[in-house]
Amino acid sequence: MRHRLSKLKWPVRNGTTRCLNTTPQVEQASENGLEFSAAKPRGCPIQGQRLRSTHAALDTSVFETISPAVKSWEEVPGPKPLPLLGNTWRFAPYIGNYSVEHVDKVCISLREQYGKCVKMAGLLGRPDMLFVFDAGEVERVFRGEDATPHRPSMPSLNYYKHVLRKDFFGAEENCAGVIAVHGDSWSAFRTKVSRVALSTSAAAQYTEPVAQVADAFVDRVRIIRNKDLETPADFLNEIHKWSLESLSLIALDTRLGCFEARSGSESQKLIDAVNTFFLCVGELELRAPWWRIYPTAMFKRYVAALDTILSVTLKHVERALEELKTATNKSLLQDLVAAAGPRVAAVAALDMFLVGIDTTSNAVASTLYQLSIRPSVQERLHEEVTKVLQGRPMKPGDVNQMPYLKACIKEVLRMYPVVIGNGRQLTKDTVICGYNIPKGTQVIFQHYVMGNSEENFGSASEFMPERWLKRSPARAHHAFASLPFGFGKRMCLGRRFAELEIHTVICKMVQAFKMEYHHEPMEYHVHPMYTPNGPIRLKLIER
Ligand code: HEM
Repeated sequence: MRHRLSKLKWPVRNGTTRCLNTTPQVEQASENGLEFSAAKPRGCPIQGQRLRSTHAALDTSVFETISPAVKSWEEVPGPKPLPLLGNTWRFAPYIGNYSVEHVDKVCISLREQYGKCVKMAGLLGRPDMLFVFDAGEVERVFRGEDATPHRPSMPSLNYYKHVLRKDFFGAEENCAGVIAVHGDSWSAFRTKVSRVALSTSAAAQYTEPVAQVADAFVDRVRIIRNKDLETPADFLNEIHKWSLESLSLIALDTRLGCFEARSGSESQKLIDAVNTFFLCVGELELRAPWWRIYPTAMFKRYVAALDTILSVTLKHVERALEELKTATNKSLLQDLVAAAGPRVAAVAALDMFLVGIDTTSNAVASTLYQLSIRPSVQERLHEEVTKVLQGRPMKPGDVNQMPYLKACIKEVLRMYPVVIGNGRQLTKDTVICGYNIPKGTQVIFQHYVMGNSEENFGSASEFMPERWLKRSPARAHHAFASLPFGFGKRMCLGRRFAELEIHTVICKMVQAFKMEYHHEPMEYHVHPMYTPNGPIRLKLIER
């Protein structure tokens, strides 16, 4: 594959700017807005600043010296690996007892069977894993992160970027992006991008255009409803179109025209490619990695999907860059080009497309479904939205006047986090849950299980947005028990945009329709986002 962009000699900018002023630490503290003042973490007797400094001081070696009670890695409980087959067989079709699609249930049963940390050893072709179900320990590991934390994700994408398409991603130093990139290369890239992408003003400047895309989505939904006013079986695909349209506006300063997309069109190809990427990545990650030995059919589909995403993205980046020479309006792309150069802007856009479409669209699908089965929550939300907007278009800052809207999204992401767990590959030996966990282990923080556990949230199985409201009696929970966007130096880079998009489109849907659902309750599955399984047939009645 040849890309014009890969051949271009981008000007390398020295003094990579403003971004360098912000340490990731600062970014993380301000972005997460952790709620220690409101909530005393259970199982942890100290709070706030004291908690932070105490945990920061909890260096592994000190811990080991002062505590002879630290147990060995061998003692960590977990399912026993079989000779030769390890534990990989458990995820294999037909013979395995762990379903990739229902790994949520697998994790719940592992928690019940083995306790707060579970070893999953003997995974062929990949490091051992440790599943952590304890919010206090999650906090401690996150706060102890070093300067370049590894996220144990996507070796197949790593291979794509660093081996198969090395000509493009390796053409300039530290320009491989952030997804499946680690160490200094990740750090250099992330530093260049995060100040621009994570600032509140970066998202705020898109309030009006993102609202226009949401309006277009609402119009589209009106047309595609059937005679019973229900959304069609492929409604999720329509939400993907909205997500792609919104993200292309943000990342590329471009309206792709997704709502008019026909099968075979470029935007539909992009949507399909992102879907294929996500479907394959789950399988390639969890099942035996045969692709490392020979290109399996699934791996070929995966590479073809990535090639499509890359070439479509690059085409638009090139065009957008061309337009920038004469553009007068400010945009993220412009800011990134100015701060870090066009190649960084292009690779950042690509990474955003890889992880920013399905995450957001599945979160919206899930929220719409949850609201449809809860008329009283919907009514309260409608009241809030109507009171704030009073019939006028949305403007920056409006969502800050809508605490219940924000609370509803947090509650959906607590109970049904689209990313059910995320993790780190340990860069040093670390004591977790009283065990000495060796460097190189992949530690997976089980947000889905923790978010749904009574231990962390009172009446955990009840949908209660109130628990996220300030001064609510239901508010007490451990701040690390629900982290849908991750935490720390590697937290979600698109969080601000994701929240803007989700808040806006939910606001518009609630304003436009009374939403109902008249079918069998929907089960969730890991696909690989955690999402309702089956057609989302909502009845949308004009308000
Ligand atoms: C509901 C929507 C989304 C959710 C739940 C979500 C969740 C996450 C999570 C859990 C991580 C890993 C964080 C960690 O390891 O601590 C992540 C990383 C990331 N996300 Fe998101 N995300 C969403 C939307 C987006 C969007 C819209 C974009 C782009 C505009 C985006 C871009 C990224 C990037 C680039 C990373 C990798 C950051 C790094 O490794 O340095 N995400 N996201």
